[in-house]
Amino acid sequence: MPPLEEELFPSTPGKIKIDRLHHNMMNRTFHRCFASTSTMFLWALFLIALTASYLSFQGFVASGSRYLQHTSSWSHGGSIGGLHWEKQIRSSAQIRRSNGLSVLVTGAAGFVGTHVSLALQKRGDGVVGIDNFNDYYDPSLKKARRAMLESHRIFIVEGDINDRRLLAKLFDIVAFTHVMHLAAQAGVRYAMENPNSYIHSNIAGLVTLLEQCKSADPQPAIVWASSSSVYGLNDKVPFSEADQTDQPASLYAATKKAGEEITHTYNHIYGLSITGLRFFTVYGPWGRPDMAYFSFTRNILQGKPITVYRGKNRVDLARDFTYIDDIVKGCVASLDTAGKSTGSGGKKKGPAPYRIYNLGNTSPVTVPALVSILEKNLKMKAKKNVMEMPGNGDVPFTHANISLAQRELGYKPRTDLSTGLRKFVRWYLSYYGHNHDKGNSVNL
Ligand SMILES: O=C(O)[C@H]1O[C@H](OP(=O)(O)OP(=O)(O)OC[C@H]2O[C@@H](n3ccc(=O)[nH]c3=O)[C@H](O)[C@@H]2O)[C@H](O)[C@@H](O)[C@H]1O
Repeated sequence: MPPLEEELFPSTPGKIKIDRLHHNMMNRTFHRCFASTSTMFLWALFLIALTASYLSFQGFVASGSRYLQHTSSWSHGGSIGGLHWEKQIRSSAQIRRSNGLSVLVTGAAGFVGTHVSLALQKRGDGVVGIDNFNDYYDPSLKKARRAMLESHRIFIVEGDINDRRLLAKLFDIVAFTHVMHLAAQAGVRYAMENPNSYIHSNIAGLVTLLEQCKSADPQPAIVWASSSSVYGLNDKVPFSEADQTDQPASLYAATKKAGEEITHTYNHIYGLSITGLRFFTVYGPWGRPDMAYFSFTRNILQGKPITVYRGKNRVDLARDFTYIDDIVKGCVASLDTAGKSTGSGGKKKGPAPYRIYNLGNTSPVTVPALVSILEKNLKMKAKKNVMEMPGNGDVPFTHANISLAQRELGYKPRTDLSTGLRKFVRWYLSYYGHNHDKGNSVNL
């Protein structure tokens, strides 16, 4: 039991009173003081705790938004770069035959990319697509191609080949044996309108992809789309791989030619296995709306005029139009015969194959003849405006010598232009109907 106040102090009443008073005052002050100090202390503690939790909340928000930023560029159709996303990639990459390939197809929602992805998946290879779904032409067509591929359990990652973190992530998830590189800014004449898009996709994007492939372990073999346009103003026919290709007529052609040189460098320094395919004016179902056969079909059906270019001295332009199924066979044969890359983790261990092939049809057809075939199939007459070819990148003709591809890939085109256009028109009418109401946004 604590002593009473009187027991603690001598009994001098006045003084005691005073002392007691003083003591009581001191005591009360001390208690008040102590009470307010402890309150302050508690307040301080409370504030510190508040600040700490605020800061950690900020950190959480920041890391959360970093996560969202990180994953949003990988999102597609609601799925994001999380576990579900990775699961879709793994499942799409599943190989279902012995000695099957595991292929990353860039530009998988594009015309050739869609067909090649499907062909690979159908024979049991693992396929993962990547596509940036840009609006060079109606993206709804790209989305329809994606839907078609998804119905065959092929997953397309929505992203750009310039996104090196995304590429690294994809290679973390899947040890791709091959890359079928078809993502590109296509179109010869559009290069005058938007030159930088060609640098972005065909140069910078290619280098970003090669950088990833060279440091992958194992390194994949790469098959990629070059172009007949690299022959440029070459007038020696038919065009063969041994010909000079140093007179490009368009920026598109120049970027494809640069791609051939760039891939050569990566083959030489890092031991990447490279196969470049020079495609000759590929056409067919699910094709590109910016190409002549496609836009002519749309305009003829809508009763709108078409512009038919003509060369100097009233000479008709001609192309070695090549049907998509033949091109797909050439791509698949290139993947199957591609030798291995020899390097790993960025170090070359020995020489690797570097190949270039023409994939053409070997029988050029003039543009007016193409129009006649379309008129026959559509049972309608075209309203033709014939004008001299503007100097915007076009070349007067293309004609492939395919003996090298024949010998080494077993490549043999089987579809003539009449047969191929008949199949294209059948697809076109089933997809768009007669009025092309889904694709009116395409302007040429
Ligand atoms: O092999 C390639 O490497 C390239 O093939 C393709 O280019 P091109 O052969 O130029 O095809 P495309 O545009 O269909 O014109 C065909 C013909 O129609 C003429 N043409 C064109 C448009 C028009 O309005 N009028 C016309 O007469 C035109 O003058 C030409 O004579 C791809 O687009 C390209 O991405 C690339 O892959």
